[in-house]
Amino acid sequence: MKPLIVAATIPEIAILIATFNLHEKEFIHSPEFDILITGAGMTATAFALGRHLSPKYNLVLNLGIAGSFDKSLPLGTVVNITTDEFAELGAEDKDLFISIDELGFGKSKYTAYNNLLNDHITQLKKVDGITVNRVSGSEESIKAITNRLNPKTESMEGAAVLYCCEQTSIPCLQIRSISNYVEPRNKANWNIGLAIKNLNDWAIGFLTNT
Ligand SMILES: O=C(O)c1cccc(C(=O)CC[C@H]2O[C@@H](n3cnc4c(=O)[nH]cnc43)[C@H](O)[C@@H]2O)c1
Repeated sequence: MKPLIVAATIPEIAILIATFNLHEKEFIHSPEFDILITGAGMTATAFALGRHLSPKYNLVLNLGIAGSFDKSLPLGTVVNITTDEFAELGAEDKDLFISIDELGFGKSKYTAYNNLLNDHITQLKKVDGITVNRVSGSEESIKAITNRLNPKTESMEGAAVLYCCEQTSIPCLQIRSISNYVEPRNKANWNIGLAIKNLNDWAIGFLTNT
């Protein structure tokens, strides 16, 4: 039994891959853990996990960067996203949004179930996230999603990972580092380098228990 580390893109975990002297590719075997690079977005993530998830894994560790709705969270903060929601799954009724739950044919919100209590995890702030196909980037859409779901973070994969883990009853942990605030798009304000550095430092500490 070993963990499966899941990330959308190689750059997000390149420091970790180099630290363990592994070679960058889509699926990496190592004695202590395996690594799956899914590609960005829910569809790519669900497809890749559908191919690779199996009972040989005792934990899925989803690593990545994320946007934060909360501007009091400094860029580079590493957070534990314990619940995640498919924010766009449902129907529009003029100005109203009807969730898949309210429509009666699905579930939009998932929890990252695990029984891990080690210091690396407990030191992290626990937050509720949403998962989207389109990065929120207008005052109007940000206000609407904040009023409806009041999320702390936004990514493009999280809820898909939690969904796959619930379907297969495999414990799950979603750890992301804040690269940007969710605001009208301005990539100059993002700090992807800091977020990736802090994310990888956390992950290396967790995997080596140092
Ligand atoms: O431009 C780069 O150097 C670079 C390096 C590594 C990764 C990226 C990405 O753009 C990763 C995309 C990934 O990031 C997540 N993300 C980050 N911020 C947000 C957001 O505000 N809303 C939604 N998703 C966000 C997302 O999970 C993407 O898969 C670039």
